[in-house]
Amino acid sequence: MEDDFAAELKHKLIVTRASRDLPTSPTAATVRNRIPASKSRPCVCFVVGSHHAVWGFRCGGARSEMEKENASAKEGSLAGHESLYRLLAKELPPHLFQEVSRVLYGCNRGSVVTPGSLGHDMIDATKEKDFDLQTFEFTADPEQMRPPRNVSVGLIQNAIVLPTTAPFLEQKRAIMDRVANLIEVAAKMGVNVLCLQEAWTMPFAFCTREKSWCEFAESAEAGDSTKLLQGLAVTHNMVIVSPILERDEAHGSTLWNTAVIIGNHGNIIGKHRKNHIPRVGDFNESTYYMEGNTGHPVFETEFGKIAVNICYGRHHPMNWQAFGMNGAEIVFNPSATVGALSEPMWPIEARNAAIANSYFVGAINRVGTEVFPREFTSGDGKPAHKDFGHFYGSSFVAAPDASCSPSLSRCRDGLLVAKLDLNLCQQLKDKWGFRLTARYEMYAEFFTEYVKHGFKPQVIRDPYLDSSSAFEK
Ligand SMILES: NC(=O)NCCC(=O)O
Repeated sequence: MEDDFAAELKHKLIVTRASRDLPTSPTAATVRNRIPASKSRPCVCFVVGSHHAVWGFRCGGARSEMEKENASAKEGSLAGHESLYRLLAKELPPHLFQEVSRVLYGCNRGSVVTPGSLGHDMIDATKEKDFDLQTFEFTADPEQMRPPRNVSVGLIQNAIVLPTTAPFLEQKRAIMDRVANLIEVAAKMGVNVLCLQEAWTMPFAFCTREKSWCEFAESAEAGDSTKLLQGLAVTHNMVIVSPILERDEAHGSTLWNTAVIIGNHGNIIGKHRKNHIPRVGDFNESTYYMEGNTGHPVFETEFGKIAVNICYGRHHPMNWQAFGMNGAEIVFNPSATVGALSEPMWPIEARNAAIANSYFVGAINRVGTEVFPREFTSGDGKPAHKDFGHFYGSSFVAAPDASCSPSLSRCRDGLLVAKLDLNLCQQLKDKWGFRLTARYEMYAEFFTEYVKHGFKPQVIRDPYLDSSSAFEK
């Protein structure tokens, strides 16, 4: 039975949804959108589906509802909360929260994956360095013939540190210092394999189409960022995935969007170049670099078989699938994406890939609003503007058994540490048999036909559609 209050909520929801789009922060003037946890403002909220859009009402305090919504949009928070999970945890009674999180986040061996507790030293570090730190554990069934294959994975999301108007070298150094700091924390947390966000050494300036930003490009083998991470990788016995803007000196100084895989001995295991380049909204990346030419490599490391599906590649199921077919156990998805464009897709795509391909996915998104000196347009009829909108962070880990972690903050830098038992991958393959039932030959035949010039779609037309009396019967 629906009571009056629920009916009122529904009514408000419908009215509110009809009247506006997802919140963005087009005029945010700062590059770091941080709200100290102490400033979260409790309020009663209604959550819309799984797409994380939340409209607040019935809040206490003096600010009007519209003011609060605007403030939240600027901070990047969800009605004052750092993530959907925290909003639900705070606002729902415990028994409802339990049920909702079971359905939203799934179960790993019977339990919802919940954040682990942190030691005092780590809590102090998060306060001192102002970042979100969350830990999770995904277990597998004990096996008789193999020991568990535990590995600790780290995901780092971060805002740029200096304004985009600062000298380039200073911008890059400031980001590198910040990330090196977070890597030190990851090392203390025992991380074995770490992945950074897409083009982590620079602002995501590809919206502008201006070529001066190409100065941030580096050699994958000998650039500043690779050298820094090689040192950290040896010191901390850590494999590090470093997504950068690559300059390929050997091939006419061309640019690529590349992930460099640095081994735990400081060696470069290899690199992978982004397979699918977006041509959507302000993502004008095709002005700078072409589709990658490295295929779907899986890198076999001391801590498991890993691969990298860079950002927009997550919209391409076959991209995910090819990494799986090459044997990946963990696929990272370093990204740079904004709320108004992709937030409804974010919690679904990486999770679906983990399920369909029986591997773990670590999805990472940058955070904050990056404002550029000059206006740009992107042929979408919108007025010229100086920023992409809000990069909504929300990095998370998805498991092959359809469970997933709650996400990191929507508005602050963060480090997510997840302990994974990689045995879960094979256990899920055996349980669901997606590889067994995949019918690869059938699809191979279909795609072979599809790419031919003479391809005709297999459509069987209802003959009634060609009869003039079709709609009279
Ligand atoms: N960096 C990137 O490929 N972004 C495209 C937008 C999206 O895929 O959400």
